[in-house]
Amino acid sequence: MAQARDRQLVLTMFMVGFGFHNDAWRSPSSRADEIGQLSLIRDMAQAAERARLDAVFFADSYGAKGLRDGNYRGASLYEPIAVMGALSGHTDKIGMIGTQSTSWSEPYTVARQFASLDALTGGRVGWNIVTSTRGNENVGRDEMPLPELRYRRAMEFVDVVTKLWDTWDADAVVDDRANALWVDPDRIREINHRGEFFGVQGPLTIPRSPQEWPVMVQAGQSADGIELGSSYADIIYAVQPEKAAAIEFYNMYKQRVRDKGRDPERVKILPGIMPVVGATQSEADDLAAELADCIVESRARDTLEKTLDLDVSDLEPGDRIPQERFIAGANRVKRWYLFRDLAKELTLRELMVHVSRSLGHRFLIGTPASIADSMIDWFEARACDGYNFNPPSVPEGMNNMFELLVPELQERGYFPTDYVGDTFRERSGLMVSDDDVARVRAKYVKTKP
Ligand SMILES: Cc1cc2nc3c(=O)[nH]c(=O)nc-3n(C[C@H](O)[C@H](O)[C@H](O)COP(=O)(O)O)c2cc1C
Repeated sequence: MAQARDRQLVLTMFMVGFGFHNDAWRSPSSRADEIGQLSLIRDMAQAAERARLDAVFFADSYGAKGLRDGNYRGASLYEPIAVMGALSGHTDKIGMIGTQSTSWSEPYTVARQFASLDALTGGRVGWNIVTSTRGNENVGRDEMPLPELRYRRAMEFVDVVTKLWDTWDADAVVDDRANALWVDPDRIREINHRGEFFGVQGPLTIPRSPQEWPVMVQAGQSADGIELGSSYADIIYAVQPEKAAAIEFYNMYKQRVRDKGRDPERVKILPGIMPVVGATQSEADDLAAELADCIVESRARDTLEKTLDLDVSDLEPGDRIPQERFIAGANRVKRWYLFRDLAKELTLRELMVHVSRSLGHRFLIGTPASIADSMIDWFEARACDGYNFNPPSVPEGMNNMFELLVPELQERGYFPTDYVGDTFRERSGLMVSDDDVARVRAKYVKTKP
């Protein structure tokens, strides 16, 4: 085994019980009958913990529109706060990142939920901050607020939450039984926040977190999203299928973090990746082919048409999409151009598989050695600080990642073989500095307005 390197990968996993590959749940070996139950998610979290992953990640959406169309992958069958509470007693060391929306909740509620979970888990919790792109119909709103408004609210929301997490000093609980004083009232502060969206006095009802405050995660790629993430987040999730673009994004992001007076080494950029791993290349190819066969063609066509904004109803699976159907424009995202170029080489079926497989995230089909080579190549080139694994299928594709690929990364010294440190922040190099605390405290209004 190689000596552990100074800079190591941070690895998390998207907890999608259906498998991330579209329709992978149809595979005979899936545990689709247990989705929504504790047994499946517990086994996934424990497998991730045995592999020494930094954290498991629970996405969330505020609606069930995709479910009725058969788009299950993004369905939110596990509410993140509830599931993290349930898993706190079934895991010991692994971090748990849960999504909560700043558009559909209140900062005092979110601050309490994560502070309480952090206390229950001994400092293992993270918050994925999202502004939500849907869900208005379930909170009595006729329209979705525009992104600019959502992010303005999110900035103030996170500002309030971080101030609330700082309202108790670490030594506020004195447990002085002789003098009948459990908590020293002078070591708990109000924040007296009054802003555009929120009025919150504080303090919080819960003592300071064992890791100062929960880890913060953000995945926004727009200018407003990057402003929020670079101001507050410890982990940045991203969709980056190409190395050169990933390096550019990485450098830009770290500079933005530096500009905010924060330490860029303590902000980890983790693009999504789907490793389809086999002990040999042909085993990996077989697994990829088996998962591709799970795809329901009518839905894959639909997904492709929506993603590329064109009509393929007249084409056979073996046809190529004529290039003239791709009409470029200012509203086209990077992924659209990527698929347009791939369409020159791939048949309609191959392209449908490509889009369905990983939603634009990078995927690799190979042996532990070949996939580790590629992951390390990006890491060494500073295209990323680690990865968010999208498990191709559950349990098979997930177990191959943990039993074949992670040991290969450990063998080469790029990933720890055991947990070191007491909290998620310590284990993943995300410690809060004195400067970070001072920055939050500078925002307090000392007296009631
Ligand atoms: C890995 C990853 C996970 C995400 N998880 C969620 C989620 O759970 N809920 C959600 O509403 N949005 C989620 N998003 C969407 C982002 O929060 C964000 O809205 C999106 O990347 C677009 O960026 P923008 O909001 O800056 O335009 C996720 C994005 C990525 C890349």
